[in-house]
Amino acid sequence: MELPMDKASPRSTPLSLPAGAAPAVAHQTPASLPLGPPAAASTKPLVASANPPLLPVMAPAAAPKSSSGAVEESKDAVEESNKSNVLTIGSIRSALIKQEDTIIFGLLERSQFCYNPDTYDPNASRIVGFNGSQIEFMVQQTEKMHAMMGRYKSPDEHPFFPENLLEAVVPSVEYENVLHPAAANININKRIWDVYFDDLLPRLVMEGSDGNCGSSACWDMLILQALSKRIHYGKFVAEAKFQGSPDTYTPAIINKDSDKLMDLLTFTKVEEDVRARVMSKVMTFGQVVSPEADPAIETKLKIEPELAVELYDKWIMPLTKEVQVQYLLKRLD
Ligand SMILES: O=C(O)C(=O)C[C@]1(C(=O)O)C=C[C@@H](O)C=C1
Repeated sequence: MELPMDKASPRSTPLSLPAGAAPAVAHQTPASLPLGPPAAASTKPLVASANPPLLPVMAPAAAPKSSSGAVEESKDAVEESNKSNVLTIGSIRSALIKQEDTIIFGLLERSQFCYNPDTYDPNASRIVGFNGSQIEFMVQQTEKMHAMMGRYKSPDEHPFFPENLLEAVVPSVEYENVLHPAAANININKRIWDVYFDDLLPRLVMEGSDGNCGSSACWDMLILQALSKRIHYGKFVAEAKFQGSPDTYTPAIINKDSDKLMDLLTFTKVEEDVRARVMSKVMTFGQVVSPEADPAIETKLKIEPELAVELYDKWIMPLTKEVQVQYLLKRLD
């Protein structure tokens, strides 16, 4: 996407994929603008009823095979018990898998452009009547408009600038929220914002300016929204785990034992699968396809797969777990 105010062409400096590395995942088109619940949701996401909620109801993902220990047994119990619930851990994991595509496509798109520091410099924005950077302006104004369309009434949506929202102008949708009411106060978007701009973005793009500040801000915003949605899905993951095995989680919740909760909700094998799948998706979606290229020799990649894997490993999964802990600590209030 190039905006009218943007100037230069996007860069094309692909990275290489080892010869013979086989694409493992079918291409899927990312959601354009993650406004409101995903396709399956219709107007009533997240309902604990016979109607399918936002989270498509599917067979749970393969359970991690635990060899020993009460903690591992209780994790198996969560997954077994969840098979009979609408809010299943398997259906939530399926939603997380789809969201990977949106995040990865966003990274691929943003990587076309240079860093473009003016996008983030409040002194460079020169927007009349606004004291802030271009990215702040874009996210704040977009959120205002999306709030008018009711976006942040949905329990799976979280604004970055909650203090600036406008009232909804569309008829309100009744969400049969499966979450504990305390979920409404959990919003870690400030952390997500900092991680994205401090740690991820400088490593994703080339230094310097290419004039495409508007496009850079657009993709930044889409990635931020996708990251926020994915990470705050931790609330639903935690609820499904709690519903699947309340006796397992209750003592740690009562004792406010965050470390124990973190231990209980961590599934090492699932995390390994996430890493492997993200690697595979970047190697598939990120290929530069050109008629001249000989696939037997090398395939070009738009971003380093390891960077996306690291994003998941260091930030997305830990922050999703952090949301889960915050939610569970309040689950019995
Ligand atoms: O699938 C789960 O059980 C989750 O809690 C989600 C998630 C993730 O962020 O992908 C986080 C923690 C688990 O250790 C595994 C995966």
